Amino acid sequence: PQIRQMLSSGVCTSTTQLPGKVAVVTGARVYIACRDVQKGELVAKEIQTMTGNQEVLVRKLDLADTKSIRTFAKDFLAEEKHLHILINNAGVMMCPYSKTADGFEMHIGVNHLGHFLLTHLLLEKLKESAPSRIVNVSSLAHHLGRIHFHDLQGQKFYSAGLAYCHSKLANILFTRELARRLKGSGVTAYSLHPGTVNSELVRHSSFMRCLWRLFFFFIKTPQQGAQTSLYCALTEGLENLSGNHFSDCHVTWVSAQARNETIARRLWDVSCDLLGIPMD
Ligand SMILES: NC(=O)C1=CN([C@@H]2O[C@H](COP(=O)(O)OP(=O)(O)OC[C@H]3O[C@@H](n4cnc5c(N)ncnc54)[C@H](OP(=O)(O)O)[C@@H]3O)[C@@H](O)[C@H]2O)C=CC1
Ligand SMILES: CC1=C(/C=C/C(C)=C/C=C/C(C)=C/C=O)C(C)(C)CCC1
Repeated sequence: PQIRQMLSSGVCTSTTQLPGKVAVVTGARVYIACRDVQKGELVAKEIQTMTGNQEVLVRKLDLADTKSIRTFAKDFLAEEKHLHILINNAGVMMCPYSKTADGFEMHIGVNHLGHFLLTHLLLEKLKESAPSRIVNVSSLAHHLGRIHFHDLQGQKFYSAGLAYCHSKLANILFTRELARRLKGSGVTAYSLHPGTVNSELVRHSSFMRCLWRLFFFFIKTPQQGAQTSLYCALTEGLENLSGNHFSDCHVTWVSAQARNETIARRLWDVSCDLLGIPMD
């Protein structure tokens, strides 16, 4: 029980209420922005029943297709006056080499570039709605990541495990650069490791699926895994920690690569270039 408690710690104790506020969570809840609308509707019904909140909306968003991201953002911007919280949560891990609709390697394409474009398209709305927050779900796995600018799409060398780590490092570099650029705007950005969570993330690896089943008792439940995301999205007075990385509802350290400002700036420029976004 002690090991279990140690591995499952961190509880968001914020009592912040959100009347009249709008939040988008990719791959999860509230404006549920997901690629499988039927699955999303089932989750929305569950949340509505559990919370009594009928304002749980489901919208199609495939982060592996920039057209889908642009359509989601366009419709959202037409529909909503405000956006206070954007949680970039969706992710894929250890998929066999594959490409997004736009030809990006799947991990960097979905986990980093998809969220980069989504954030870019919603940024004006977030600024207009300030104070507002962007929460990027990264991972402890970023420690093994490197940004190989000469082979960002893994065409020369591909390891499914490392590709995931690289994309999670990109999440942190993106967060730090975003926080730097947004200073003074009222929009703040945070990255986090949710813990080791019992979820479908391990679907592409039979080894990881076995490990997850074997250690089922020790790993976090999805509810426990959501705590640090909630903490970053809701806790009052977190603004001066913009750009930081969190784990178990505390600021935690990141790798030397993740702290490298030159890499962060270059990744920003390369991402803009790949997505056809004007650089500023
Ligand atoms: N579980 C863990 O131990 C850890 C998880 N994380 C991070 O937590 C986040 C959440 O993952 P977790 O809940 O564990 O994993 P899951 O696989 O259970 O959830 C990931 C979600 O992302 C969605 N998704 C995947 N690809 C796309 C896409 N192209 N467009 C839109 N949505 C997509 C999935 O949709 P669908 O339901 O349709 O498949 C799913 O809802 C990820 O960013 C992951 O990297 C970090 C560290 C550890
Ligand atoms: C060694 C060990 C574990 C393995 C942890 C692993 C392998 C974590 C992987 C995390 C990943 C893949 C994060 C994704 O971003 C458990 C199961 C906690 C049980 C206790 C001992």
